[in-house]
Amino acid sequence: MSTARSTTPRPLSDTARGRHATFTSFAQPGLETEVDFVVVGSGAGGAAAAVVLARAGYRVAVVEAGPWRAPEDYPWTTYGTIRDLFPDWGSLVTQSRALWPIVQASCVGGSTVINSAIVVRTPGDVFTRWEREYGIDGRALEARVWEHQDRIERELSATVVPPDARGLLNTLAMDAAEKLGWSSHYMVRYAKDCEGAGQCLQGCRKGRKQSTNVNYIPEVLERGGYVLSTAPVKDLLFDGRRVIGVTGRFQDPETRKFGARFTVRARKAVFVAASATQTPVLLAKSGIKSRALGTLFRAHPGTGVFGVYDDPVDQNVGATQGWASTAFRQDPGLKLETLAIPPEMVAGRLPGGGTELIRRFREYRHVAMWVAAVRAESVGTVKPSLFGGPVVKYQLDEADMRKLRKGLSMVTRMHFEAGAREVIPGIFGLPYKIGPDQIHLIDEGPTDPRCYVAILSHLFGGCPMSADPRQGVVDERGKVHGYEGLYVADASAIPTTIGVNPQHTIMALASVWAENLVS
Ligand SMILES: Cc1cc2nc3c(=O)[nH]c(=O)nc-3n(C[C@H](O)[C@H](O)[C@H](O)COP(=O)(O)OP(=O)(O)OC[C@H]3O[C@@H](n4cnc5c(N)ncnc54)[C@H](O)[C@@H]3O)c2cc1C
Repeated sequence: MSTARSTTPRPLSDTARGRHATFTSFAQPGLETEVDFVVVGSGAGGAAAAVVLARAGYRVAVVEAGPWRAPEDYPWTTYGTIRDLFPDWGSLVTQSRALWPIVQASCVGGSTVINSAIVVRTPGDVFTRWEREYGIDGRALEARVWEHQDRIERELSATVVPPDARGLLNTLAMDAAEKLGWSSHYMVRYAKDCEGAGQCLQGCRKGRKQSTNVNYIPEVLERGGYVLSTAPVKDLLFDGRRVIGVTGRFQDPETRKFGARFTVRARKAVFVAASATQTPVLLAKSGIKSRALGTLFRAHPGTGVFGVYDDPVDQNVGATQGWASTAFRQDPGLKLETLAIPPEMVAGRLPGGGTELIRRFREYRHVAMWVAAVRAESVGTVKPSLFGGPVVKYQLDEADMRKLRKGLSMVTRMHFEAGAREVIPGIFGLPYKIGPDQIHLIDEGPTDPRCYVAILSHLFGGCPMSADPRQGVVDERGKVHGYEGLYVADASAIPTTIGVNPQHTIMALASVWAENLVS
């Protein structure tokens, strides 16, 4: 049975391979080492910071909680992905009236391994807002973020989904948007020669998606750095108010039991990039004092509807996500996208059981899912639970729920424009299927979050950036207020939602903050 083993992917030189330490057995000896910089987490933020530091000639250790899997070793199934590449079987949900799943990965490459690799530049108004509300020098940051985004686009092969990989899921959406006169586009993604295998969310077994485990993290090793995988950091190490390293114990990726201790000391600084849910918790558990810690947690919650077409759509043939519209980012505050979910997840979204479910599932080849993600203004908190994991309290307010409802009504309209016979709205209280003359049922639908099966995958805040230490955990250099040698370089530092997919922004911000320490 394939389980969560930790391997070192090929191709890597033998010396680089020797600098990857991972759980091997409960009898393995402890590990102690010293480097210039420690980076906690190897996802979008951590990998981007680590490679900038390594290219400047520093010795960097990337310490990652999850296992390192090569693309050809990714699990085939959604179940396997959740078991092997997600933290705690993907069990983190919002603590609110609605228990919405918070989707993240825990493996070398972080959530970039299971995401759709969509690339969107940080819109200029985001920096203006950070300047106005958080005292950041927005103009200076904007120029540097865009400069790094140029570089990252080149290095990670940011390209428009090629025509052969679009599939009907995406071309139907483009046709519908054109008919409605809505501005939209085929997506740009970090993918080299995408074949449209429809497997982004399980990890691209073809190795086409440019997640950070196949580029920046191997580069850090080749440049003389270290990677510790299956190595969850438990505590930061201090010398007074200076952070001087990290410690924890290797974890068996199968049993999740802990083994030998590791301690990695940092001569210069520690960057924490463990994600918007984990970084605030690690800082809090390590004793960092900040009244803003765990505050301003935000997200772009999203969900979708299925259009049912007479002819097969085969939504898993073609890019998982290949079409989008950002025309409604400001008003009402939405992003519309296509999203092919695997058959097992489609089955989970269809109400009913037994023969009724089988009957409904027979239409699988004929359904296409289009989604709306809300640029939400609602705010929540992330705090450590008694057992050490994150507790996320977050719920969309009435205004944001109306935006979500509006988005679902808009993608429903698109489906009918594209020729769908019916739409499955998936909203509690509405009929299983609606026709073109029933879109008003969605417009008038409930605003109770419990009536919607939404998820959170774009996360922000928890260690927000602000010039004011009472409002933010980090300053505009990513440095934790009141401490030396401690930086945050992930989504947790972003104080607002941005209304577009966040990976490009996170990578560029992390790069800017790493670059500050090398120049
Ligand atoms: C299904 C899905 C699809 C998405 N699609 C897109 C998309 O197409 N485009 C886009 O821009 N964004 C997308 N996103 C969002 C994007 O992937 C995230 O915003 C981004 O990866 C977050 O970067 P990060 O560095 O904050 O965290 P992550 O990338 O999640 O990395 C955090 C890493 O830190 C590790 N870690 C946590 N705790 C510890 C610890 N104590 N010690 C050591 N390591 C630790 C984790 O295991 C993880 O590997 C998607 C997300 C999901 C879940």
